[in-house]
Amino acid sequence: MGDALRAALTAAATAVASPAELRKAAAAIRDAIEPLTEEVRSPATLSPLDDMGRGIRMFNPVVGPGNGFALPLRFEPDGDGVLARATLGPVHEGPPTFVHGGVSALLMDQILGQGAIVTGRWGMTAELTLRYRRPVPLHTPLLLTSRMAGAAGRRTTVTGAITTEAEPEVVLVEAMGLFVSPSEAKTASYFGTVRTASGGETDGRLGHARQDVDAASPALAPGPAPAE
Ligand SMILES: CCCCCCCCCCCCCCCC(=O)SCCNC(=O)CCNC(=O)[C@H](O)C(C)(C)COP(=O)(O)OP(=O)(O)OC[C@H]1O[C@@H](n2cnc3c(N)ncnc32)[C@H](O)[C@@H]1OP(=O)(O)O
Repeated sequence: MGDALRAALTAAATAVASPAELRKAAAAIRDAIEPLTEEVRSPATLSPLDDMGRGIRMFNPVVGPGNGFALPLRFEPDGDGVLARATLGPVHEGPPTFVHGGVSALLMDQILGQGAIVTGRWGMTAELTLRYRRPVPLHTPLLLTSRMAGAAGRRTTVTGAITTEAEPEVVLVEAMGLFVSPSEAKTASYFGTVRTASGGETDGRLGHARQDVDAASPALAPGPAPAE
């Protein structure tokens, strides 16, 4: 389904078609999704395809295979950090032929967070700083990298970059993220009502979740909660 959605978004952004052809395609899409809207999960219920413990979020907009906007990004170990390879297309366009700056920020937020997770730490984004040094080209194999730069208490600082695969020494975007592991009280207030698809409680503290980061796994596998 995610692949079909990605194909639909790309087709919509690139098709040279008459209004009649577009209306026909739109009607077919509406007909196809209509049965899927009859019974839907509540916002605080995880998808049955999600597995927080293994870091699988099927509809995450960066790493979720089921999300039509997601590439989806896949992470690989890179020394003590993480890297991802990506080639962006017309649905990610900002200035003609270049990546939208907000899309670069979205991707870096996720990979910087993953750079914390692979060290056994995790947190919510408290700060995200990007320096756009050169435009990021579409249709070009890119490298996204991240590595933990510092940790103190519940705070983890991670730095990263976007380059092309062809010229990894030329930094297009520099990024820095501060990830703060929420206090127990905040975790309970934010996520206390979240339930698994079968109605079970999730491990809101995430402290027991398994760190599971390899080429096959998506993101968000939280490591043990850092000490106060
Ligand atoms: C189902 C079960 C659960 C699921 C679990 C979800 C898992 C995770 C999924 C990840 C998904 C990834 C996807 C991308 C990552 C997002 O998209 S996360 C979403 C975007 N980010 C947010 O919404 C965060 C909003 N901010 C907040 O809620 C709160 O400010 C925070 C970040 C949780 C911190 O709150 P807190 O726990 O009360 O922390 P607090 O005691 O205020 O501060 C702790 C320390 O951090 C420092 N700090 C806090 N905020 C800042 C800041 N903005 N700047 C500088 N320092 C700061 C404080 O100064 C303090 O330092 P020390 O005094 O210890 O030296």
